[in-house]
Amino acid sequence: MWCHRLSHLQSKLQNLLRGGVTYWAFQQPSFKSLFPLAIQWHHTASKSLNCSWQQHEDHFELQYANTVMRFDYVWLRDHCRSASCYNSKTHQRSLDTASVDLCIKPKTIRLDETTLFFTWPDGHVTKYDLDWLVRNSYEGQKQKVIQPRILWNAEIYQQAQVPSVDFQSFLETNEGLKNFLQNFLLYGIAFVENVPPTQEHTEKLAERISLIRETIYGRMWYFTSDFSRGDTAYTKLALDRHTDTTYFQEPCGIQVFHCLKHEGTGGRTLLVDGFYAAEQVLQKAPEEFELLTKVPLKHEYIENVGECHNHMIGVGPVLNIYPWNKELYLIRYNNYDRAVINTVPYDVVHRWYTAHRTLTIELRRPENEFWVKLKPGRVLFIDNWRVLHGRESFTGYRQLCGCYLTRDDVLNTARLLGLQA
Ligand SMILES: C[N+](C)(C)CCCC[C@H](N)C(=O)O
Ligand SMILES: O=C(O)CCC(=O)C(=O)O
Ligand SMILES: [Fe+2]
Repeated sequence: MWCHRLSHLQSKLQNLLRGGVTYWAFQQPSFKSLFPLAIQWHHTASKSLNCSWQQHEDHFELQYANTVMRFDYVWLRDHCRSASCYNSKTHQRSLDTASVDLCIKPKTIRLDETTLFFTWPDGHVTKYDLDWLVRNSYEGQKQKVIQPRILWNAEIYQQAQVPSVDFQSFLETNEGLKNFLQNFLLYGIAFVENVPPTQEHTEKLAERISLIRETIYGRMWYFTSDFSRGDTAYTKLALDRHTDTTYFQEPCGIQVFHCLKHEGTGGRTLLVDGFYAAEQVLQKAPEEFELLTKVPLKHEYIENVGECHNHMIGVGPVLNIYPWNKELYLIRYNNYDRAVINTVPYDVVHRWYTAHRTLTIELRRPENEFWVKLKPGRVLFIDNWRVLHGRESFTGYRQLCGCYLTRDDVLNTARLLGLQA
């Protein structure tokens, strides 16, 4: 690794020449005792800004806005927003990252009130806005949630009195759509009222916020208990809480349900906030929560009924978290569709069953169950990455229509309306 050593020497020389900082102690600990003050902090002219920085051998350290941040030099060069490195019209990088010397270090660093100036060995200057660095640093991101949410049980949800949005206002006003999406993002479920009870009007609603995700069930689907497909959903039987399409590599993001007709009894819909239940597991048994995020599982859909032949397999853990902040973003829970477990050895399997039991107990607590009777005119949107659904058995003729939505496009609409998503 002589390139590293060379650049190390170079930067030391450069720093010596301009009397600046060096991290002497990094590779030569003996210097530490000789020059205990060799590591210097640089402060801004205006102390009130409370900003200081230090140049280390392998990273740049910045203290600002009560945050200590550490930046890799290649990262800093890669994130240059100058006109030649970044096209601010397209918001795309022009710089070829592969052309950056992996041992790059700045020649000089200067700080004014709000901006850091790096001059690179080839003379190129990068300006970093201090607030931009805070927002975009790992340390800054680690403390933030990607998606603010209100976790709920039946009481919390009912007390919140979340208003439904009217069909007209949903379709015709940005305000109506925004209110709807805000509630949907916070709670993982939301209702639209006064929708004409047809498949076409349901489709119109769906298209207002997203692209419809076409699947093996079609684009818009329409189902009764006629067992036209090889799945329990197409019967009158009860369905325990679950998320759908666990057997897709990317389970469908959102599910839309509109009950067009029911002449009979039963058939209520059950909704359970999977993230609330998972949070209880995290509090009570953190190592079980962790196991549920680690063990990969297969889910499977095998169908051979009539003309329908399908074999779908999806792999993933029950709980999916972002590794940098441990935020939960997807629960994959469907005991009907879970495939043979053959991805982990027996002892891990046993611990997994224990963890799965703990989660199931939380999911099944009656106080976590929110029951609704879907009726014509009232369309339900469910975040299928968060909220589990189920249904009571029923009698009589029952017709449901709906669709799945692509999650990216729902979030896209939300962001365009100014929501955090
Ligand atoms: C919604 N729709 C009736 C079209 C499909 C139902 C899919 C049922 C499947 N067991 C799953 O949970 O994914
Ligand atoms: O019939 C219902 O209410 C829901 C059935 C179901 O779980 C589904 O279609 O995904
Ligand atoms: Fe389902």
